Amino acid sequence: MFWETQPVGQYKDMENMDLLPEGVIEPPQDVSQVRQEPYNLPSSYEWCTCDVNSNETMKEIYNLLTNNYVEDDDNMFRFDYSVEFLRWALKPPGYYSDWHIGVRVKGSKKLVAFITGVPAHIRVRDKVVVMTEINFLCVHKKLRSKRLAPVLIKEVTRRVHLQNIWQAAYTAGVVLPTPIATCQYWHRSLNPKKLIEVGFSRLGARLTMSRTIKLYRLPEEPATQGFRAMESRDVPAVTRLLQEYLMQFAVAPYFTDNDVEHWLLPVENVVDSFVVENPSSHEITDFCSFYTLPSTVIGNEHYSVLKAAYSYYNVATSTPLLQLMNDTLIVAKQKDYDVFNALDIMQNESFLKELKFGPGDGHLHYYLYNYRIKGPLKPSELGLVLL
Ligand SMILES: CCCCCCCCCCCCCC(=O)CSCCNC(=O)CCNC(=O)[C@H](O)C(C)(C)COP(=O)(O)OP(=O)(O)OC[C@H]1O[C@@H](n2cnc3c(N)ncnc32)[C@H](O)[C@@H]1OP(=O)(O)O
Ligand SMILES: CN(C)Cc1n[nH]c2ccc(-c3ccc(F)cc3OCCn3ccnc3)cc12
Repeated sequence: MFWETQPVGQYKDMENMDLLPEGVIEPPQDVSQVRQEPYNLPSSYEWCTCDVNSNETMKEIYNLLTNNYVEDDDNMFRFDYSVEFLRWALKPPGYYSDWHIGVRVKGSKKLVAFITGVPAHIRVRDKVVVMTEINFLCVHKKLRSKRLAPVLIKEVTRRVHLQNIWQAAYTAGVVLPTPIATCQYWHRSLNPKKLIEVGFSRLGARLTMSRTIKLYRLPEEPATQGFRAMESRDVPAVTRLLQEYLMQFAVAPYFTDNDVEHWLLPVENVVDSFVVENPSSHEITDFCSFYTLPSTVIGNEHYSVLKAAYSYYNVATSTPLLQLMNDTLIVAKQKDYDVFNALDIMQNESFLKELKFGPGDGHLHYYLYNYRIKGPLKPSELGLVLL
C-alpha cells in the first residue's frame, strides 16, 4: 500500500496515537541528499514542467481537468476549473514553476496526468510551518489504476524537498491515511428550478416548484450599510482583520499583505470579496469572499454547466455573521450563480441551517504530510480552505 510507505499518520499508530508527540514525523534531510533525478515513468511517458504563463499549455491543462478531474459520487457533475482560475490558483507569491508537473505521451506529447504544489505558510496550533499545498492530482480516465498516482506524488515530493520544504497540506473526497479532520459540504440553492432540472436537487415532498422558488428567494440588495467590493486600498485592513480572526483555529493559513493581495482581491469570474466599511469611521469591520468553480453537468439535455460559488474566508466583527453571509448569498444571486456551497469549517455551522443550506452527499477530508497532530480536529477547528 503506497500510503504505508509515507510519513503520514498510519492506522497501525491509532491505538498509541495519543502517546506520539505532535509535530514533524520525519526530520528534514540535507537538500544535497535529495534524489536528483526524476522518478521513473512507464516507458511511453515523459515528465514535463507546465508553463502556466503559456496559453497553449493552460488550454491543455484545462482540457485534461475538465474531462478527467473530480466528479461527485453519482458522476453527474465534474469540476470545470477555468484557465483564469487555474492561473490564480497556481501563481501565488513565491510559486515554483517546476511544481506544476505534467506527464505527456512521448510520441503525441498529449498531456495525460498532472499534479501541482504551491508554497504556503500554514500555522498548526502555535507553529507556523512552511508547507506546500498539493492540488489538481489528475490521471486521464484511460490511464487509471496503473499506479501512476504514487509516481506523481513521489515526484512532486522530490521537487518540493529540493526547495528544503518537508511538509504538505491537501484535501480529498477520498479517505486516505490519515485525515486530520473530516468536513461536510452544504449547498444553498440560488436557482432552484435549474438545480432540480439538472438533478442536483429534488423537489421537496410537500413543495410545488413555485413554492420552492419562493422558499429560496432573496432580497435584491445587501442589507448591510457600507457593504462594498474589496479594493487594493483595503488590503492592509483586511490582512489585519483576517490574521486576527484566523488565530482561533488549530490549522489556518498565515497571510501576509502580499498573500491577501493575491488570494483575496477580486478577480472577475475567479474570486469575489467584499468589505463592510463603517460609513462614519470608515473602519473596515467585516469581510466576506467566495470563489467561482463551475461544474460540468454530465449528460443533461438542457444545461451543460452548473455555476457554483464556494464560500472562502469570512470575518464578522460588527455585522452578525448570519447577516454578512446572507448579503453574500444576495450578491451571488445578483451575479447569476445557481448554487452557493460551504464547508462546515470555521464558524460556518452557525449560519448553514438558518440560511437554508442543505447538506451535501459527501465529505471533504483534510490531510497533513509529515506532520502529526493529536486529532482528529472538529471542522470548527479548521481555518484553511483549499481550492
Ligand atoms: C513534503 C511535500 C509532500 C508533497 C506530497 C504530499 C501528498 C500529496 C497526496 C496527493 C494529494 C492530491 C490532492 C488533490 O489533488 C485533491 S483530491 C482530487 C484527486 N483527483 C481526482 O480525484 C481526479 C479524478 N481521479 C483521478 O485522476 C485518479 O483517480 C487519481 C489521480 C486520483 C488516482 O489515480 P488512479 O489511476 O485512480 O490510481 P493509481 O494511480 O493506480 O494509484 C492508486 C493509489 O493512489 C492513491 N490515491 C487515490 N486517490 C488519491 C488522492 N486523491 N490523493 C492521494 N492518493 C490517492 C490510492 O490510495 C492508491 O494507493 P494504494 O492502493 O496503495 O492505497
Ligand atoms: C477542494 N479541492 C481539493 C477540490 C476537491 N477535490 N475533491 C473534492 C471533493 C469534494 C469537494 C467539495 C468541496 C466543497 C463543496 F461544497 C462541494 C464539494 O464537492 C461536491 C461534490 N462534487 C465533486 C465534484 N463536483 C461536485 C471538493 C473536492
